[in-house]
Amino acid sequence: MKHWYDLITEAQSVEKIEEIRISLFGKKGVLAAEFARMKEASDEEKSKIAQELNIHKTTLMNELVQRKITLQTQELQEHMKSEAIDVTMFSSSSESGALHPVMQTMDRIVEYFSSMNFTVKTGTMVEDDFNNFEALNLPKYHPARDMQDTFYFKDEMLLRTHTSPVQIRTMMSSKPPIRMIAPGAVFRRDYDITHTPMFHQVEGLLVDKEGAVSFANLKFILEDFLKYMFGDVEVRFRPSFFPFTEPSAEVDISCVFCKGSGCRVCSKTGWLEVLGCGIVDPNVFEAVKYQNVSGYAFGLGVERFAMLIHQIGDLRSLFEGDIKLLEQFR
Ligand SMILES: Cc1ccc(OCc2nc(C(=O)N[C@H]3CCS(=O)(=O)C3)cs2)cc1
Repeated sequence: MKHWYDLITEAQSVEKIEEIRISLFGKKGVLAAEFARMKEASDEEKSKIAQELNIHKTTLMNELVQRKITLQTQELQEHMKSEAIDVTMFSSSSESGALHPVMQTMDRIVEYFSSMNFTVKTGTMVEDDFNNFEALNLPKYHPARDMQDTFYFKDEMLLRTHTSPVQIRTMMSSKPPIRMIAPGAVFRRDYDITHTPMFHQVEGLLVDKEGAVSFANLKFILEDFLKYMFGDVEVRFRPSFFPFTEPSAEVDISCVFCKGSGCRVCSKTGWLEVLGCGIVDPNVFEAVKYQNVSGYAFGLGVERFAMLIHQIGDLRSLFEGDIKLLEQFR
């Protein structure tokens, strides 16, 4: 029997222990054979042998169990060690996220006007006819209201076509003076290389006492803003028309690509139109029941700024989620 104890002590795996267990305790095992052999012995021999065999049986079983537990513990420790992860290991591959270039541009625009003490206001994307059109001196049947430009729901609710309703709602709910910008998503039924059904705008509005706000104030802040956004560019104001401002102007910067000598991007003019502005039309103040006030307003498309700053040719590429393109703006 001695060599069986050695076999158990020397066993190096749980499988080996299992083999020994079957050899010892199986139906055709060593102990079964010994008990069978005992039958041929004399009576007084039998009880002695039986006693011995039972002691061996119990001891061998205990040895097997102990050795199996030791081996299982070792195997588990080795397994844990092989799977251990060194959490302190430096990983250079962790990719960090980044803001979309349009949002980076919007943040930069908001930063400028916040630094000039303009309050940032936001509003709902679903708007009504009054706040989106009527109050902005856009009477019924004005072309801008047409279905080809505006997404309508039923009962004259619509997706706002600009962020102007935020300024209207602000004037309806607070007294002058007002210094605010309204950044946000706007929606127009339009889709080509420079227009998408949804895009982002930042509009600004400054309202103060009658005579306190002049076109000169507007020129200063827009020139300062555009130099902040595009660096050392020339700024040009061209007379224009918008129903909600009078006088109105469209504002150009010297082409950021050809520095004004003329190229494909600026259609050889040397100038790029970037925003519109003007002195708020009295009809707008009438709609919100403001009296004895004056003010200026401006509006810009954020995607247009992002395309000029990041030199992106096709606006649609900004909305395709192409990681190869977006990765460049990390
Ligand atoms: C109460 C109120 C009064 C006046 C306002 O005037 C906002 C203005 N927007 C523009 C303008 O040119 N906007 C365009 C720029 C590019 S765009 O995103 O296509 C729209 C000129 S003045 C707004 C609110």
